[in-house]
Amino acid sequence: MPESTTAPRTPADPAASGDRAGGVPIRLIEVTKRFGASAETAVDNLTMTIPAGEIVVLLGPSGCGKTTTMRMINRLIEPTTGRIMIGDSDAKAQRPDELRRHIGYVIQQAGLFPHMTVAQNIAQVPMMLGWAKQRITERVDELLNLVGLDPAEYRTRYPRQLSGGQQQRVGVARALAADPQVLLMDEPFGALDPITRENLQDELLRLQRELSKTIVFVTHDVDEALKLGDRIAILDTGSTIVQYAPAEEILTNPANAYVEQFVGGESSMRLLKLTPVASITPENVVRARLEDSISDVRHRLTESAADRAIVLDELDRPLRWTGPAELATASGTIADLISADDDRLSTVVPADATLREAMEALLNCPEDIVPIVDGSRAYTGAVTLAAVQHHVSDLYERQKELRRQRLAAGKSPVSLAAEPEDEEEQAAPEEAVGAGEVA
Ligand SMILES: Nc1ncnc2c1ncn2[C@@H]1O[C@H](COP(=O)(O)OP(=O)(O)OP(=O)(O)O)[C@@H](O)[C@H]1O
Repeated sequence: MPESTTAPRTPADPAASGDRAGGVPIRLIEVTKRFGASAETAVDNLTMTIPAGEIVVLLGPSGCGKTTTMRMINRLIEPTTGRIMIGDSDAKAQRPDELRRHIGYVIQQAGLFPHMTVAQNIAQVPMMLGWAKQRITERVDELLNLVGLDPAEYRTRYPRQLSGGQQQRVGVARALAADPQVLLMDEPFGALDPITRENLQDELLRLQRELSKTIVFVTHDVDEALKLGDRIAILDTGSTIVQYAPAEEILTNPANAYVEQFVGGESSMRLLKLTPVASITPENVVRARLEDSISDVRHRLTESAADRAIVLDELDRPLRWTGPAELATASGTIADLISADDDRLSTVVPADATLREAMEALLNCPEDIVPIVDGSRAYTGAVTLAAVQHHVSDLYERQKELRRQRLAAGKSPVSLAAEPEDEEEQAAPEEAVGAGEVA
């Protein structure tokens, strides 16, 4: 039976992001970075908005400028020209070290200080901010709990006494120490094995549901990008945005062959991985109990034009399917046909599963329908192969329609900016800010 540990992400709903309060928007306005006297631009006139409280993933080939873009936000690298706004403030308005105390930064292999304990590592920024000792101690323990490490066991350990995944958790705790509104994560899980990586991705999504930070996340891994990103910016050389859209759009309406190449040839399967089984239209199924009379179930099947009934036990757990053919000549109650001691349906799908997991279950069961169950294994609905197919084709149709509408309005057929209504404004020339120091 497929099991899922975390609820999948629903493809981002731009309207929903307004409800999130945790972070502030970040705007990069005509930002260019040229290193030293190089004629090449590492980042070439990039304009983009990272909406408050969202995870935006920068995805692109090696050397396209992802890290440079990210490091200009916390001024580890100074833009050559252009402006970066964090909330209402120009990043230039603050001293870089001051700015960085309010922007969490997580890098590959955590970057913890080896000679400091876990607690001392996490306490770095609060100490610089002059917090009282007691407050720091409490905050360290709170953060260790938040990232799933027992403070009593881990606070006094040194980084070398931690696994790679645990170091990364401490790295995240350290970045969150002073409760920054913005978190920059540069391939934070890149060096971890696939299982630890998936666990930490799930943890990050859980944390984000609680904290709603504005997160800029750099990765090479398309599955990671699709899973984590409320929006994904697909970048080409010079951080040129080729497409900037939720995963659903990237998969069903790729801007061009370049984006298709990134996503690979399994768009529909990837889409299934992102879509919760709960999001599809429930099958028309009659619920029957052992004590129900067969004539009543037959009547309800006819009334609702359903061709299937699921027989449930006293705790609403599925026993097996029945239908008009089996019930046609029978009389008495369902219990005369089916006993709670009979073999139960062995394949069910948890309600928090993805459509990908539902497909797996459907391909491995004798029926063409599988019950969906909650945490107590009580029946909540059912899914068929046809419904999955229908759902996926609806998603493609919806994107086709959006594309048609955008073209009709004279816009780009794919999303290029976070807030489409801002596209014109963002394209307008902004006053370029003078050259910064070369990092
Ligand atoms: N300090 C530097 N001095 C000179 N050139 C640099 C410097 N840092 C980066 N570059 C160049 O800028 C370009 C963008 O580099 P950047 O590290 O931002 O790319 P990236 O997309 O993050 O790559 P990767 O995925 O490999 O980490 C590259 O051509 C790189 O060689």
